[in-house]
Amino acid sequence: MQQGQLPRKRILFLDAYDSFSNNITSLLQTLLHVEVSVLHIDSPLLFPSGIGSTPDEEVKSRFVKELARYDAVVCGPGPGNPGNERDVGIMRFVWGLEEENILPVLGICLGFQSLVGSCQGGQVKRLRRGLHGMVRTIIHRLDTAEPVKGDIFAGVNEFKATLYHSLCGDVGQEAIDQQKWEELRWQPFDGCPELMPLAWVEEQREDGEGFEAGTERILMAVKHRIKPFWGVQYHPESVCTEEEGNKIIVNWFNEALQWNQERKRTSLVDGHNLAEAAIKPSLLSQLTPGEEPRASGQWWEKFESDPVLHTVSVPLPRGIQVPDIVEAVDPDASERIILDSANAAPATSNADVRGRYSIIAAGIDEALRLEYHTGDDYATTRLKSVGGMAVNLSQQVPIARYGSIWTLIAAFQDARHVDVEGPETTPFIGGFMGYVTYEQGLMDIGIHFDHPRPHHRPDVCLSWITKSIVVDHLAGMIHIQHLRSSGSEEDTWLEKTTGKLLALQNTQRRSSFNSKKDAQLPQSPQKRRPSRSTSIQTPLTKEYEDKVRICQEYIAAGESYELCLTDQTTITRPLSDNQPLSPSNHPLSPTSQRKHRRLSSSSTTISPPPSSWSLFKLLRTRQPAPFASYLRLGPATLVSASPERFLTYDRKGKCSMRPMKGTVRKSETVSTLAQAEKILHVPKEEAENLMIVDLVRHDLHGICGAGNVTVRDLLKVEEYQSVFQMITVVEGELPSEGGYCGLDALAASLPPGSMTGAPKKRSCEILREVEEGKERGLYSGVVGYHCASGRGDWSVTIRSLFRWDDEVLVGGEEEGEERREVWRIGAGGAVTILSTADGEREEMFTKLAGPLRVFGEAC
Ligand SMILES: C=C(O[C@@H]1C=C(C(=O)O)C=C[C@H]1O)C(=O)O
Ligand SMILES: NC(=O)CC[C@H](N)C(=O)O
Repeated sequence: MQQGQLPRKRILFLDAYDSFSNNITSLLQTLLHVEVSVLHIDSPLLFPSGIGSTPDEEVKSRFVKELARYDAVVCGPGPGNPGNERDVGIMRFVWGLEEENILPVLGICLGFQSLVGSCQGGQVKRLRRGLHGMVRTIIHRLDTAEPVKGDIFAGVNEFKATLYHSLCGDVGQEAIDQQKWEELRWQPFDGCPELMPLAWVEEQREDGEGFEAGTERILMAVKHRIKPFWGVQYHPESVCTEEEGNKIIVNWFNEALQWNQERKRTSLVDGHNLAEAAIKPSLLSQLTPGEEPRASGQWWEKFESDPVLHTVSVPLPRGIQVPDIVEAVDPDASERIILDSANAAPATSNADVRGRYSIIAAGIDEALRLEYHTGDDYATTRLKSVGGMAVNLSQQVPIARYGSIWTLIAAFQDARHVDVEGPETTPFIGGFMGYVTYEQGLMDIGIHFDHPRPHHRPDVCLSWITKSIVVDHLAGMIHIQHLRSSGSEEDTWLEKTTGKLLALQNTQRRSSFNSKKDAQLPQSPQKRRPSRSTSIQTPLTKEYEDKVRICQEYIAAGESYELCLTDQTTITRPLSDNQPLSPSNHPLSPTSQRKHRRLSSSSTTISPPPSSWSLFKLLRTRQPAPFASYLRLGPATLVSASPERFLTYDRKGKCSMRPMKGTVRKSETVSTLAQAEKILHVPKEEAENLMIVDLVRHDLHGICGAGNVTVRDLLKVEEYQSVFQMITVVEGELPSEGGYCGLDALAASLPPGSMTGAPKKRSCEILREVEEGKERGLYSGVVGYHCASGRGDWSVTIRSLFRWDDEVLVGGEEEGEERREVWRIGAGGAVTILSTADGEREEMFTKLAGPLRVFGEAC
């Protein structure tokens, strides 16, 4: 604080686990220039024995002491019903504070409903149909001769705001006669005399499905007649709420300060401080000072330190594809990571979005690997070989020394940070590459497993790649890069690899492994007979549709605004890749005992089915995608045709996310962008996207801080190989002080919001139940890199197939005790209150079709 400046006013935000909370704290800070602290509604600091078990008196006395520090309180939105203690927690004590402890409060959505429900006669009921992501004109007293004291809408022009609710305040409005409505709607109602209505939405219900057609009167804002309490039902912080609405927040705070002044109420500077800052501390700042975690002298801590980049660039030969380069350079590698802009060449795609670079990891056997099984208190570092000699080192690293797996990853990279001066020629020079599962994301948002997991697979699997090949499809160049410790001996990899790539120019489309099988890849897929048996178990139509309806019931009850429901298809077939398998393979799992649809069978053994690499090559030509990838890493194999970027960040801390929501399949009737736009620019689809946009803004605000997140390209329709997708670009700027890096944004945003729905935490809990506890695994997780330069890029793992090495079934008599591998394809879509069960089922099957087809074509 500068001398002479008044201390900032302070607001306490009560966070009910909404996915929009950080947008509100950002709005408050930027509009009101206040300091905002955040307290979760069930904070253990208030409820040491948990909600429901801590005596009210104990909670209240702590809370009152905390409240004394603030000038005002904002009760936030959230899932659930204000009638449930678990949903509102500490909020319910705010409205009943004793006279001497009372302070000004603004309730937003759930907070507003909690206020209405706390007043005499006020109730909360279900809307005739939920309004999530819907933008409506807020009706308030525009011109009034007699201003009403405390009307925070005074002087505000008409504006539109976003709604996210299934429930609404009931003050007896439906009982008012239509003739008298215009006049009476601004007076307290007999049934709820303490509240003065300040705003309404009058919703035309036309379809009359399950409810009366006609106008539904939805209470949008109130003020308490005696106490300094206000509330709004709409979401002032949404990107689609018009700026005019900001005046209401300013008016509220002026009223709040005036109330404090009249009462001579001042806030205490010292005293209790249970709340947290509105921005998360950076990962690196959480490393305990003094206990320098890098200093323990373990082999892996010294690994590849002090790196220097060596690069050779050669032209990309015409007609050469990423797989050709992989096959030419590293034909025998047992592990691979390839991030492939498979639709980069105009010849292969007429898509709007083309990746520019493809990144190929080399020498993974000699790369240090960091693995973490979610829930463990240690991570494992592994190193297979050094200088061509097997060493098979592995060590468990206690997570407690760092704080979390993310802090360990951040510390490891930070110790090997390479400053790139000037403009970059490649996005990646070396660093971590790998995957993170959906289940790690769940853990990151505080959802724990109810029972022990039946496997011990890594949920985070990242290799520290020092040898890489970056293909720049636009510039037509290949960059061969080696990030070598400054003191290490020169090796010949750069030279050899350059030689191999130059040779490619002369021998176009050479293929040094799997060549026979590749030659067999079908020109005309339908004609090809599968060589070995493959069984496919897709989700059942009726079950999936039932699940859509269950999701909608949760939404109608106010538990969620949007749920990204998914299901898995399993494909089993004889083992293909020649990979080491653990001897204690899983017994026949329940899935395998269910009836599998036999794609085809042939009793005589001919040859193993096409390898995962062949599947990848097929998928990337059938469905070229900007974020395609192929991973053979640890026990996982992934073949992905993802069109969706999750998060990218540059080395200066600029982050960009690209949530996708709204999908339409290409067909004869929908073949042009204009046709797709017509279908996708409708309230249902736009609302689906908007909800995730606001959620992603919240995720980024939590790490970038107030005012540092913007939205670009809102609701843009893009063309892909087989679908049109609606996307939005959300950008954020990481704070330049405090040790923030891109990993902070990654760790704060998992699991990807486009795969969960909103609000994220409650929606994930519901989805786990509806999806019958099935792990999503790699699907719904992310794949990408965190470069030594601090840059990063991660895609959402969708439109993909994956398998685990340890998931092997031993067939029955029919299969001759054959060992079979299990592939999984996840697919799904966002369910909202406007979804139809068959529409959602069709969307899921559309997304499944592309990845599934490769088995039919390649087997
Ligand atoms: C769930 C999937 O896709 C997600 C859901 C989308 C939607 O609901 O429109 C679009 C893209 C993805 O974020 C999937 O591909 O399986
Ligand atoms: N956004 C919210 O706070 C929603 C409140 C409540 N759960 C509802 O759906 O109505």
